[in-house]
Formats: sequence, C-alpha cells, structure tokens
Amino acid sequence: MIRAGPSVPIPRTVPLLPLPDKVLLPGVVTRLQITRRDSLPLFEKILRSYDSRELSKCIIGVFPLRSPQDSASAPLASVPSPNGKSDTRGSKPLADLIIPGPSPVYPGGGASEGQLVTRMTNSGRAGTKNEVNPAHIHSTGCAARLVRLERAVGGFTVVLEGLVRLRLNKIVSQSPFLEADVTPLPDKAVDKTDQELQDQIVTLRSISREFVSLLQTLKLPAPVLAQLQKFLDNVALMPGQVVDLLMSTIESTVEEKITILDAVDLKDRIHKAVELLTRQIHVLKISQKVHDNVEGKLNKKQREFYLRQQMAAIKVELGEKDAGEEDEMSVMEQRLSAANLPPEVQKAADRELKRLRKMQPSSSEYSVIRNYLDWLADLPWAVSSEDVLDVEKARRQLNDDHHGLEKVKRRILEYLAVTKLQQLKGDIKGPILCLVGPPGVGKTSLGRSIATAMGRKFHRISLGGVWDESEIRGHRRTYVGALPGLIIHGLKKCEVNNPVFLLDEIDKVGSRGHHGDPSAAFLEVLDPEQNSTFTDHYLNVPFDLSKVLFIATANSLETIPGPLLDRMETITIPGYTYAEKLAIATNHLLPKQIRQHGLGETDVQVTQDALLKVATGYTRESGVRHLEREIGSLVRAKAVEYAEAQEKRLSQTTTEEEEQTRSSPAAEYQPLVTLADVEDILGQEKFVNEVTERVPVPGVVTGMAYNGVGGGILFIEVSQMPGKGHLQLTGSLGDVIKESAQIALSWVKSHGYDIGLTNSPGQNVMEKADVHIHMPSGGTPKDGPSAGIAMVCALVSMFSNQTVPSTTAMTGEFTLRGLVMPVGGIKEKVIAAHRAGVRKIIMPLRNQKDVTSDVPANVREDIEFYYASTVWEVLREAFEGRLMVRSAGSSASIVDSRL
Ligand SMILES: Nc1ncnc2c1ncn2[C@@H]1O[C@H](COP(=O)(O)OP(=O)(O)OP(=O)(O)O)[C@@H](O)[C@H]1O
Repeated sequence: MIRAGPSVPIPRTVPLLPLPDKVLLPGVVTRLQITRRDSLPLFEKILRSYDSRELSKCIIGVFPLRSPQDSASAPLASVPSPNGKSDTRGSKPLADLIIPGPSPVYPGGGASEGQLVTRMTNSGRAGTKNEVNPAHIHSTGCAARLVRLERAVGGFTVVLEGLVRLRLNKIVSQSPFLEADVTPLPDKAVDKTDQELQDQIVTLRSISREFVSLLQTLKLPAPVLAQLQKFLDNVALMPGQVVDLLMSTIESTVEEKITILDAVDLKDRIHKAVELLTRQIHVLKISQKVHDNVEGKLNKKQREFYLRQQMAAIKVELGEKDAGEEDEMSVMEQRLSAANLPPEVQKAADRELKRLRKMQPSSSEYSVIRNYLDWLADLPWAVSSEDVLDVEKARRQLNDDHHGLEKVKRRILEYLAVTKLQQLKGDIKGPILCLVGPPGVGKTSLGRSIATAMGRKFHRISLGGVWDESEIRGHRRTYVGALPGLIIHGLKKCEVNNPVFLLDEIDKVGSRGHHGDPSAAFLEVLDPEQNSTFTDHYLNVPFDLSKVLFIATANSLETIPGPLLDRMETITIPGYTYAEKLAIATNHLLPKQIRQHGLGETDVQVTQDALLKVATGYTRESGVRHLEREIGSLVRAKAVEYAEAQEKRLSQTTTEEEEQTRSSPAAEYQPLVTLADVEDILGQEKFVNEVTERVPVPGVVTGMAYNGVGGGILFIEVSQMPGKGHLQLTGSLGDVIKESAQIALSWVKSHGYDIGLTNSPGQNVMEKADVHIHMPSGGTPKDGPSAGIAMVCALVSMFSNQTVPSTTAMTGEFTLRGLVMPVGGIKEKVIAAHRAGVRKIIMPLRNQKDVTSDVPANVREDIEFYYASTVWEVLREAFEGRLMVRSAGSSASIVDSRL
C-alpha cells in the first residue's frame, strides 16, 4: 500500500538522535533500542510531554554518528552556518519548507511489526555510555517521526519513520539532550525534460525489477514483495523515494548508506543506487545458483550446509573473505600444495578435493575422503633429513653403543661408506641388511645406532604375528575404517622420506594366511628396483621408498621365505661368550641400569666375579637381556639400601645440615656388590653347570644343538628293555632327527660284532631287546641331522656299558657308511657348549675352518677340539680308548686293538 506522504511540518530546531552504525533513510520504518545515556533524556521528555496519540507529531533528527577514525579520515561537514555557505556537499540551503518525505511502507498495514521494519542488531544498538562529540555527527541526516515509544530494559524501544533528508546547520543545545538547527532537503520534482534523468530512471526501473524478481526466488514474504512491486510502478514519479527504499533492503555497509543519504541530488542518488543494486543482483544470482542446486527435499543438516556455502560464496563475491576464517577446503588445499606432491599424486588429490567440495560434511563419504586427503597432506613426499655420512663418526657411535661385534660393525661401516659414495653419484640402491641372531644380542639396538650414526630418524616396525598382508600394505578404501599399512604409518610418524626402518622379527611374519601373504608384500618393499613405486592399498598412489634404509632382524633364517631372504644381505650376530658378557655388563649394562635407577655413577659398584656369577648362575641365554634384568635387580636392591641409609641420616641431622646431607651419600651405605652379596640379593642360583656336575652314565651323551634362539647343549639318553628289536623315539623329534636315529641304530646293529657288542658277526645286538632314544626338554621341538654321531655314541655306550664323559660334546651328521658330514651353527654351538662347561668337542673335519675363523680365541683356548671324518674316529675320541673294537671298518686296518 502506497500512501501519500503525511504533511508533517519539520521544525527548524529538532531534538537530535545520533545513531552509531546505522542510517535511517526517508520512507523507511525502523525499530531501535535506545540505551545510550545521552539519548535517554530526550525520550524521557517525549514520554512526559506527549500523549500517545500525539506521538506522531514529534519530529526527531536522526543523524549517523561516525566513529572518530572515520571522522578523521573523512572529515564531516562542518556544522554549517545558517546561511549555508559552508555546505560542502553542494546542496543549496533550502528555505524552511516542509516537504514530506516519501510514504513509508508498512507491510501488513502496521508500522510497528512489519517485515521491512529494520530489526535491531547489535550494531544498531546505541551504546550505553558514550557522550556524543558533536564533531562526530554526520552533516546529513533524516527527519523522523515517532511511531511508537515504549519503556524497555535499560532504556526505550522506539519505532521511527524516516520522512525527509535534513542538513545539520548548527548544534543549538547539548543538554539535557542534543538539539540542532536543521534544514530539510526534500527531493525535487522530477524534471521530465531532463533526458539524462529520464534515461537514468529507465535504467533504475529495469534494474529494480530484476532485483525484486530475484528477491522472489529467495522466498521473501509475499506481502513485502507485493509492496515492492507496486512501489516500483511509481519509479518514474518518485525515483528518489524508490531508491531510498531499495537501499534500505539491500545488503550494504553503513558507509554506502551514508553516501545514499548524502546524495541529495536525484541524479547522483540514482547513479549510486544503480551501482549498488547491480552488485546486489550479482550476489543474489550466485545465491540463486546455490539455491537451485539444493532444490528438493533437504534435511536440517543439508540445509545448514548449503546455507553456509551460500554465505561463503557471497563473502567471496564481496571480497570480504578474511584469511583467518578460511574454510576447511582452502586449508586442505594449502596443506596439499605445501606437501609438494608428485604429479601423479597431485592429480589424485585434486580429484578427491573436487569430490569433497561437492559433499556435505555430515555424509560418511565426506569424512572418508577428508581422512584420505589428510593422509596425502601429512606424508613426507619431498621431505628428507640431511644424511651424516661420516664413517669415522659412525665407527665411534657403534663402538660407544656396543661392545665387540667387530665383524658386524665392519660390515655396517662398509655399508655406510658405500652409501656415501652412491649418494655422491646420486644413485642410492644399497642392499638391505638383515641382522640374524638369538634374542638380546643387540640387533634392535644396532639398528638404532646405525640411524643415530647417519643422523636419520629411526622407526621400528614389529612384525611378530603379522598375518595379514593389509597390515603392511593397508586396506583398500572401500573397507569401512580402512587405513594405510605399517610402512606408510611409519613414514607419517617419521615426517621424512629417508628414515631407518627396522623390520623387527621378519622371520615371525606369518606366511600365507586367509588375507594374502604378508611376506609377499615385503618382496616389493625390500626390492630396491621396485620400491620406488610402492603402492599402499589405501593410498592407491605410489610412494617412493627408495630413500628409506631398511634393516631387518631375525632370530633364524629358516622361516624366512627364500625370495625374501634373497633380497637381503644377512649379517649373523652369534651369542656372547661369558667374557664378552662380562665386558658388556661392565661397560654398558651396569652404567645404564645405574642411570635408569636415578643413582650416581659411583653409587653402585659390582665386582667382576659378582657379575660373572650373575651371568653364569642366573642367566642361560645367548644374548644379554636376562643379564641386564638381573643387573637391574642388583641395582634396585642397592637403590633401596641407599635411600634407607639417607633417610636414616636425615632423621638424625639438624635442619642446617640437611641440605648438605641430601647431596652426600649416606655414610653407612656400602656401594660395592661382592660375590657374597649376589646370592643375598638375587636368591639361589638358578642354573648349575649342566655338564661338569653331571656323573657320566652309560647310554647318555652330550650333544650340541642350535635353533632360532641360539646354541645349547642337549643330552641324548638311550635305554634298552626286553622286547623284539623295536626302536622308540621321544622328545618332540622331527622327521630328520628320527631318520638319524634309525641310521645310527642300523649302523650299530650292522657293526655290533666289530665294536665288540656281540660275540659273533651274525648276532643281532637287539635280538631280545627294544631300544628307546629320548632327548630331554620334551617341550622343545628338535630336528636336523646334526645329532647323528651323538646318537651312535649313545647307543654304543649303552650296549657296551661304557661311559662318555659329560664334558665331551659332539655334533655331526652321520651316514650309513659311517662317514661324518659337516653341520651348521658351529660358532653358536661351540660358544653355548663352552658356557655350559664342555671341555672337549668332537665335530666333523670339514667344520674345522668354522672353528678357526668364527669361534673367539678365548673359547678355543678352553676347549679341546677333535675333528673326525669317520665314525670310528668319533668312537675312539668319545670313549677315550675304553672301547674294545675288533675291526675299525674298511678305513682302518686295526684288528682286535683298543681304540
Ligand atoms: N654388544 C652389546 N653391547 C652393549 N649392549 C648390548 C650389546 N648387545 C646387546 N646389548 C644390550 O642388550 C639389550 C637387548 O638388545 P636388543 O633389544 O637390541 O636385542 P635384540 O637382538 O634386538 O633382541 P630381539 O631379537 O629379542 O629383538 C639392549 O639394551 C642392548 O643395548
């Protein structure tokens, strides 16, 4: 409904309402919350002096109040003199004419609650305390009449209707409220002869129509639209009023609204309005685009998402997007570009990013893609740490961290030197090292030392019990909760693409389970030719692993599949001798434990014989892990003593002495741990020397074993019982060892007469007897041919009733023809036998070189070695000449002699 403007006279002096952050234009109705102290007296007075029906007669001058900065940058028109000479805006001083402003629009007929009533916003809320500085009041304002006035919490709620522009001439009073001398600036009647103005009106009309039609699509309330439409019909008659109204509906800044308020000249106002409307139409079109896309049924969350998108698009268009509030997408984009992705990966990332943009955050697919992109952004595609390839420094590092292991250290240094040379050539394709040895010999800690020596990051991947290929290569993204595998996880953790990866216990990787073959995944990872394009199932893009230094560790090589073993260079770390253990304990384990228990270097001292007793009496292992634990127990016991002694001292000292006492060790504390203390602290010895304390019995022989956890000795026990010549085998024996037992028995049966077990050549030594061969520690599976000669000796010992000394151990494969064949694991077997107290070892002649090259000299010195090529030689050495032999086979010509 368009109404003719009410002819309200505008007095020359009006009370003034300064509005910060808000502009009232003629023709617009607005509701305000008045809480500013300086404005309250005005409304108090109005409430007192006017009857509610006469309120509309009350005219107020509403002027924008600009902030001091604004006023500084854009000086306000000086308070003009009544003659108008100082009007800087070019509008001529007008007479005291009272020309009513355009009719305000009252949607729904009522002025108070209509939708066009500008809602109060925080910025529209007048402040609570500021005193107005008249210099900050803008020179152009708007006369307004009061439509409603009510008391509200902390002030008043007023509804004002803009009537006509005002020029502020002079502030005439500041107390109790501002009053000013003003001049109304009504719009001039349209000059139909002014062609330029007419053209402008045409443009305004078309652009306004477009604007209103766009508003329709945004579902503005129908009555408001209807009002706007009707209003536009009058654009030719009152273009100024139309502009004012439209300007109050578009999104614009206070500054822009002030320029409209300032534009008293019609052409100027239309020109500015067309500019702002064009921009608003552009924004609306974008919102409509978004709007069109979301047509259809949307749930609450979807709607929220699209509205947010709309907001973001509008912000971008307005150039208001702040770096601080950048949306998730651009942050992700930045992270991806910072990750320096290889082109192929970049392509995949772009593709996923594009998909992500089209999704709503609440969908499950959204988080899947987000996670994926997070992974891509977090991986060190192009980040490497600087290598320190200083061989001398590496040598020092290895020597500082580990005692002995000379061969291993030499090999590692060779490796580093080669890597250094290759790096100079830009071609790094070194072999993959595999450290093999029993538990606790320092394989893992060697790996760590290598990383430290090279200045690289270290990451340990424990492979024990990995049965599933996807644990290494990741799950495909189609699986719910899919993630990359251990390799990619490790790279993310290290944050560089050239760390040292220790593949711990590679021999424990389960082979061929239900979900692929995990060891097969390593075929690619460990192949320097292939691993530059390693593709994790989750990432589905290749990652170059060629800069990663892989070091594998294993307890035994037997369970490592051939092709995998083929890719690695194995370095064997045998078990330690007692002498080595003593040195390791003294130089590394004891200082480490003392440090870990918070004591000083000299607070615990352990004598060498005490340490040796810990090693021999409390541990039985190839490595030093248990030894370290037992030393830990010793140190703990001493730490308790230390703390107790200190407490005791403290309770006896005065406060002055306290500080001094705290730092000094307690007097009655004794740091030395002697041989006698060991049993008190650790309890009774757990292991006695197995062989030296054993009384030799016929039918029992000491054998030598070697398995994944190191070397050891094992006893072979044979007994006979009445029977019919059957052989019984017990002790978790494998097929090969069972066959060796058969071969041994067959040989003994066939040579019974030669060895003096029977009286005639045709007699069967087992005619009326059954034989039982047992190998104790039934819980440990045993296999392999190396117990052959020990079984022959055990059988001969039982049948002949002669003993073999328990300190004599033997190892060697045995053929039916009585030949002794070489076996493996000599070094570990010898060292373990030495630990167990063995003093004489019989072994195949062809293993002699292993003893001379591998067995430490101090062990060799303690043991008497005998190398045999036939079983006859073995028998002679084992029984030390106590066996009656008639004929020592074809190789010997001795008849009826004592061997
Ligand atoms: N030669 C040595 N010098 C100094 N310390 C050693 C030596 N050998 C082993 N150690 C110490 O023994 C402890 C056990 O070593 P580590 O964990 O490396 O053994 P491992 O061979 O990897 O065993 P596993 O096969 O069970 O993983 C570590 O604290 C290590 O520092």
